[in-house]
Formats: sequence, structure tokens, C-alpha cells
Amino acid sequence: MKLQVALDLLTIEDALELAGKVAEHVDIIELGTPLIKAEGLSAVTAIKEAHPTKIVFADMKTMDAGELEADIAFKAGADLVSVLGTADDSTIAGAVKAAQSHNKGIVVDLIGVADKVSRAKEARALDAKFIEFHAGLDEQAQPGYDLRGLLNAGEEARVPFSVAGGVNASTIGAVQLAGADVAVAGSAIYSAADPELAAKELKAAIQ
Ligand SMILES: O=C(CO)[C@H](O)[C@H](O)COP(=O)(O)O
Repeated sequence: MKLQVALDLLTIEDALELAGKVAEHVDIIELGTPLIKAEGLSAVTAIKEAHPTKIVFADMKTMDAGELEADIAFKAGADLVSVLGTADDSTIAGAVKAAQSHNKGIVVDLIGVADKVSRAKEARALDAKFIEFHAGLDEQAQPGYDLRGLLNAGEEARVPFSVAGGVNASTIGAVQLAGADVAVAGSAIYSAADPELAAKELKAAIQ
């Protein structure tokens, strides 16, 4: 299982600093949606230039104009681009078309999707590289939130998948046991007192 760090920060400077500390322990570096909105796609370019051997994930969360939005993210240096599972099939198909022309991949993010298992299968049939079983920051803040629901859905869907939604040192083992291909960790790394150590420990927990 790969480890993906989500750089949910607001400046390229902070993103480069955090990536510099954790890159050696992670496989995929994600530029968070707020970072891309604050700084634009130059954030993607800066991280790819600083870490050319890492897989760079632009968390665009595209909802429309799939081919266009994916194309500009790939041109900026992304290897993976996210499209929302709530988008129309044609949006996902357009993004996949752009990915194929760049020899890159689309990740379909199931944030806000009620029937995640069915939508995951549909997205995979549209040639998404993998499907992100995701509970966003607002959903995580609801009382009673439990990552287990995502893991059960991921297991049931039988598609290549990642899990995001408060993955941390105490849950990453269960993410791996559920058969995920990628564990995504944002706050467990960027909010840690020692982000490098946090990333190192997450990586060690899955090897
Ligand atoms: O895409 C996101 C929010 O929409 C986050 O990057 C993702 O949820 C991972 O962060 P965390 O581990 O803090 O949940």
C-alpha cells in the first residue's frame, strides 16, 4: 500500500517546506484543494520540480469541464488529478480522455456520494485509475464519524482504491487490512508536532 500526504496548506512556501520534510517517507504528494485555490496550479509545478521522482496528485475535485480542468493540471506537472464522483459521467470521461493523452491518471473522489460502492464501480468502468473512498473534513467533524464505513465500502466495491478521512497512526493498519492501494493522510502529518516523524511512522506501520 502506498502512502499519500495531503498538503492542506495555503502557500507554496509552506507546501514546499512540508514536502521537503516528508517526501522521503511518502509515495504520493497531494496538493490540497485549498492550496490549489489559493495559489493556482503553479503550486503543482513547484512541488513536481522539487520532487520529480514522486507521484504528484492535484486534488482539483473537478465537478465540470473534466477534460479542460484535468488537462491544465497535467500540463502543470500533475501525475494524478481528482474528479468528483458526483459529477456527470461525461465529466469523468472527459478527464480520463485528458489523462490518457498525457499518459497519466484520474482519481474519482467519492466525497458526498451516498452509494459509494455503486459509484465506485461506475467510475472504474469509466477508466478511473483508482477510486478515493473519502470523508471530507466537514464530514469528519460530525459527531459519531467513523472511518470504518469507508473501509467496508472500499472492501465491498472490489476496485483499486484509496482511503481518506482522518487516516492516522491508529487507523492506517485497518486501511491496509481493508485492501486499500493508497492511504491518504493530511492532518495526521501536517498537524503533527514533528511531521517528518509522523510520516515516517505511518510508512513504517504499513511495511
Ligand atoms: O481532501 C481532503 C479534504 O477534502 C483532505 O486532503 C483529505 O481528507 C485528507 O486529509 P485528512 O487526513 O486530514 O482527512
